[in-house]
Amino acid sequence: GDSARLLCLPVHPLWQSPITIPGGSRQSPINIQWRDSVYDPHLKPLEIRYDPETCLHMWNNGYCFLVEFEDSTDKSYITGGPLENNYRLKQFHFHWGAINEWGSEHTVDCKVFPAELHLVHWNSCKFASFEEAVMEANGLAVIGVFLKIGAHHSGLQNLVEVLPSIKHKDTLVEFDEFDPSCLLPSCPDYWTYSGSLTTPPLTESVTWIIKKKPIEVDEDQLEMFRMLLFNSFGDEEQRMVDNFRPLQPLMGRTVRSSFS
Ligand SMILES: COc1cccc(N2C=Cc3cc(S(N)(=O)=O)sc3S2(=O)=O)c1
Ligand SMILES: [Zn+2]
Repeated sequence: GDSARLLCLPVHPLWQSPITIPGGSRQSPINIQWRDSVYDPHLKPLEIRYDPETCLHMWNNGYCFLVEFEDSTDKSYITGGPLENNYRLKQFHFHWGAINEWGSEHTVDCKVFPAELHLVHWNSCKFASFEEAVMEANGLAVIGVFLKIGAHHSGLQNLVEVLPSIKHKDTLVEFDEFDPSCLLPSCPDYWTYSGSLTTPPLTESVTWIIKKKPIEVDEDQLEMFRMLLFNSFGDEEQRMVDNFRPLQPLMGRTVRSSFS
């Protein structure tokens, strides 16, 4: 907005708002410098329990496409890892680039991936609803998974083939019986740090859990992400690409690893 321009803060073309919030001390995404991460032997294995029946629908919100889950009970949740409580699955979505040279939000030793998956969960032990948890420290836990170009991903194909029906902003399609654990790498290793949402409201309420190993998807599958549009039906066509936030300063934070 104008205040950002007055403060000469860089304004990201996508949001017309500052890309770092004034006073933000734990913003995301960040570059994970492998050698600076600290192995924490007290970190437990992450426990992931997803029930495919909780899958509701897929929709285009004008920034990315997301799959939302029924979160009125603890049917799909994660626990363990760096988490003190159960965190219920609310939605997952992706960030990607116009070409395979960039697209991810987090980077590892400054390496950028073509895309990144985010599985968004909220602390159902401490908060009554997702909306409440979003605004509170330790309210959310987001698992980040890097995507790289390689073999065809059969689980992802179930999402890809539905994308044409949500080409435009604010279109929605029923989507059920999908188990998002098929999108997780088999390797249990992860990094974890305290950060924020990477799109407005940018609240500093996220425990990030970034998987060390990427998953492989093929060129055609990623190309299908790029056929989506930012705009509503009838408006000028704007391909949905480059929907990632620039890297944010570490501000003295420590990134812990679950592996040595
Ligand atoms: C204010 O309550 C609400 C209501 C509905 C959605 C949201 N969200 C906004 C941004 C946002 C960004 C995420 S990312 N890229 O860091 O994983 S996750 C997420 S969200 O919590 O779903 C917040
Ligand atoms: Zn995201």
